[in-house]
Amino acid sequence: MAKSSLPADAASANSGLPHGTYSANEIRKTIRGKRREIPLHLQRESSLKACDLLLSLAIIEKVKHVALYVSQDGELDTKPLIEALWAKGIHTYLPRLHPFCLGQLLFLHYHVDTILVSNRFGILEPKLHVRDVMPIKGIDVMVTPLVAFDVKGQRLGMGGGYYDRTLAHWRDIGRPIPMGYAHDCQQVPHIEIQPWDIHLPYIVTPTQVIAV
Ligand SMILES: Nc1nc2c(c(=O)[nH]1)N(C=O)[C@@H](CNc1ccc(C(=O)N[C@@H](CCC(=O)O)C(=O)O)cc1)CN2
Ligand SMILES: Nc1ncnc2c1ncn2[C@@H]1O[C@H](COP(=O)(O)OP(=O)(O)OP(=O)(O)O)[C@@H](O)[C@H]1O
Repeated sequence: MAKSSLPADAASANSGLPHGTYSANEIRKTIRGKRREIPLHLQRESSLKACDLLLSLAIIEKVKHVALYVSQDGELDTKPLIEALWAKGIHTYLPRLHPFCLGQLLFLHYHVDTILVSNRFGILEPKLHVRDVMPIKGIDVMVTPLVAFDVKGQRLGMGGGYYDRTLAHWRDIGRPIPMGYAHDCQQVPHIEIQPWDIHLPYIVTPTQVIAV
């Protein structure tokens, strides 16, 4: 199991995790707990601030197709962002677990008529319609959920490897550009990466944009 050490000087970075060395699963448990404790009014305020920050990025000016996710488990709420993208005429896409390929995601167009159903993790995902399927390379920006991140753009997810697989080859053609979207309390001083982990060139929180 990978260990992520937290240097003393940064020990109380936004996550507030005390100084120490933590396994990926320990970080997941702690940060998911913190995320869930965020009161509803702060969740709402944070989602609006992060939405504004993301939309202010220069790279968003030219995008036509953006993938997001349906928030759960205290994740930064994507709803205001989805509505703002729709208002700009930008197409949005949501992941669903692939019906045949274990560990893979399929991205489907998310529109006003989309029916959302719960998957086996209890996460809402679009009902499968072949006409809605979008190839990964057709997406300009992929807003990814995450459990923890660090200042270098390293990401720790839920542990399924779904986004690492989805984004494994994005640099070959330069799209979709991965963009982490998270609460500030999900920042930890250091995440020890594994060879398959995808680095995030952008992370947007309610108060900052990390671009590396
Ligand atoms: N909102 C959202 N959608 C997403 C993700 C995400 O992180 N957030 N994913 C990011 O990859 C994918 C789903 N990945 C997941 C990977 C592992 C677990 C998991 O272990 N969940 C349970 C325990 C298992 C169970 O109930 O059977 C848990 O909550 O502890 C959940 C989702 C696709 N959709
Ligand atoms: N590109 C890949 N090809 C094959 N297996 C992969 C790939 N990326 C990750 N995996 C496998 O997925 C498993 C989970 O990886 P990891 O713990 O990094 O997931 P995560 O990034 O936390 O999850 P997620 O992306 O779903 O939020 C690992 O055992 C890893 O071997």
